[in-house]
Amino acid sequence: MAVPAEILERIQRLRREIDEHNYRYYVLDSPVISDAEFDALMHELRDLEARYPETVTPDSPTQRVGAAPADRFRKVPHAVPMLSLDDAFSEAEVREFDGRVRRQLGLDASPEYVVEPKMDGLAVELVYEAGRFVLGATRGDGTTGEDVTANLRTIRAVPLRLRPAADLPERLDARGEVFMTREGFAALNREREAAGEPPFANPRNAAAGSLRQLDPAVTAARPLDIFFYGVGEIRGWRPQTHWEVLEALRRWGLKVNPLVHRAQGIEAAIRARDRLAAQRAALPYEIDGVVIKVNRLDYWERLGTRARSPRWAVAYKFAAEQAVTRILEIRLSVGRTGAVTPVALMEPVRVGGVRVRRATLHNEDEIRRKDVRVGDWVLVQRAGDVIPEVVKVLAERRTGAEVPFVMPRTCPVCGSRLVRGEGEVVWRCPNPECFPRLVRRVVHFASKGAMDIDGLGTKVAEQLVGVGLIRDVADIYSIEMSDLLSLDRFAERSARNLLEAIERSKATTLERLLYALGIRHVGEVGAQLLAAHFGSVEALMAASEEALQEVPGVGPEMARSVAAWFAEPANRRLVERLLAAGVRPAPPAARAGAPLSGKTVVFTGGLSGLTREEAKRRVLAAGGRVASSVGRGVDFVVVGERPGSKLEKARRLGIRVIDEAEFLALLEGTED
Ligand SMILES: NC(=O)c1ccc[n+]([C@@H]2O[C@H](COP(=O)([O-])OP(=O)(O)OC[C@H]3O[C@@H](n4cnc5c(N)ncnc54)[C@H](O)[C@@H]3O)[C@@H](O)[C@H]2O)c1
Ligand SMILES: [Zn+2]
Repeated sequence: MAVPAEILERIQRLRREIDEHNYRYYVLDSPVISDAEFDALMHELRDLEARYPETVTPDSPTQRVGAAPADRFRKVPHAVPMLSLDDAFSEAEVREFDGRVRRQLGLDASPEYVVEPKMDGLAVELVYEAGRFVLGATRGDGTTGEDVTANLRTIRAVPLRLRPAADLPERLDARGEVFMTREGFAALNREREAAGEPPFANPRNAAAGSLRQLDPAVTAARPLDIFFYGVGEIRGWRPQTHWEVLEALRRWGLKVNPLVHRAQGIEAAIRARDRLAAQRAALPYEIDGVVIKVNRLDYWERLGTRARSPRWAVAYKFAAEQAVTRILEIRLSVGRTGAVTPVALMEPVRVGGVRVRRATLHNEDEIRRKDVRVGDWVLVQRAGDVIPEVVKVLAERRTGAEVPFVMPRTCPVCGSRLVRGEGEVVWRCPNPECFPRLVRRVVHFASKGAMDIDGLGTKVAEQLVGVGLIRDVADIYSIEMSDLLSLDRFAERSARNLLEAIERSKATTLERLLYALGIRHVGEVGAQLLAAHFGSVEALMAASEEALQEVPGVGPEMARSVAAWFAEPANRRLVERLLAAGVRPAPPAARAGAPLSGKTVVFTGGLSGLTREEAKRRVLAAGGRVASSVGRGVDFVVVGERPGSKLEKARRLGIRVIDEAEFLALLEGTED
């Protein structure tokens, strides 16, 4: 299959760009894009190469490590190549890694692993001959590094002589990561800013920039540290396991991270990673994940390496707090104070460990300043529990089809003209009832007698409306886990409970749905009368005001209100969206067999065990109807304390009269 020209062009362009960024990152220590943006480019290239394998060349960045050494340093070949690591971002991917290892080795059980913090710094190799430090180099492009011996000597944690030991190898290529503590990084940047120098973007770049200096005196003044995590070539010693290597390094005086762990099988390794993740924020240095390595070295040999990475290890990375995705739509939300906030709806993307599809754009000025357009590729960020935000637009990925955003002048909820105070950045809906009315509508919709969505009370409704997740009640059915997790009220569990309650509410009854819509003059009883008479939303939608008036028990006011409500196109659309979302209102007849199926009940007098509202609800739930007056067609009159004239009338008409206990028994279905 021939590769389309535009694909080939895109691949070549991606390679050029990635090479340039690698150069800036590894050689100049001064990246111009974030890691998330860089990873997105690599991802795209990897996907294209996977689809068109014939385009893969050995010099593609997907096949290589780092970047060639800078000319200002003497070049040092590595006896054993220094590779990169494969990434995994989920437990599933880590288990796949384990699966591949087991398959290749023909193992029945998951092998022993070593789990190590993945230091975010730069990789170096230090050559010790007869215990003396003789040569140190950066990773470079994996086969050739840069000579930074003099600079490494200035790091206090680097021993110039190993501790004497009987098993000291003749030659040891010790590998480790040079890093800077958070504190050291902050102090260095303070100094630089005071001196008018540009600050480093992060501790990783600061460490790399500090080590890769021509003048070792500069390096000496920088707070660098090192942890060792492995070896290249060794002469005169044959370890059996990686763990043995780590212990030996430590014994010989090379710093090994004390948080390294052995784990029996991949599940134990995943648990060790979770424990480290919990400690992460409290560590004095930055880690960007863990490295999981097969422990037995004979397995390493059998597993071997790929061009860029070994098959015996995987970097299980922590979720990145930034990601790249595309804006599909810009929507407005109305908050409690009437403030109108633009929100970006995006192609879903994982950020900070959760799926994100909405990000705040703050206000009109921010959109203009960042020049955010619909269709743009953007960098989004989600740090901790804060609402995701759009950091910037990737203008170089524009095609010309992007649509600039025009701030609407009317409220998306109530249609009022928006206002903006002198010197203010925020547009507001001036209608003081706008937000509270929508919240009340949502709460009513979710209430017990209506759709009965447990957990959707006033507080939650205010929050969902406030962030623009709900602009009408049909929006309730498109809420996703990720939407809830980005709000501060929700933990995984409460989010799951609410989503389950929303899902359950779809299987409802016609009368509940009608009542939930909040049509004026349509209470529970009215809804029940309409449901019984029409049997479906469609029939009700098609009914004329006259037809409505003919329904027994429906007065002219209710008829008018219902007809007017369904005449409104926005309301019809709302109902259609609810049905399309999967709301299934069962007609009353579908519940034949329920204890009060087809029966009409009238209440008179006060009940002792439950309120009148509850009693009505239970009748509806049992398939019955509640009427407000005694007449033909009424099956039972429930008599409580101090009954009114209804009792007399019932007796006169020969309608069955029951007390509260009998009523309850009837509901239970234990009496007919
Ligand atoms: N922003 C940019 O322009 C830009 C450019 C290039 C690369 N990058 C970033 O650099 C990263 C890729 O770099 P990489 O190829 O070095 O891969 P990597 O950092 O993902 O993994 C390999 C490296 O992990 C390090 N490491 C730390 N602890 C270790 C341990 N205990 N055992 C073994 N190794 C350990 C070693 O230095 C090793 O070389 C990505 O996060 C990418 O976003 C960014
Ligand atoms: Zn409004």
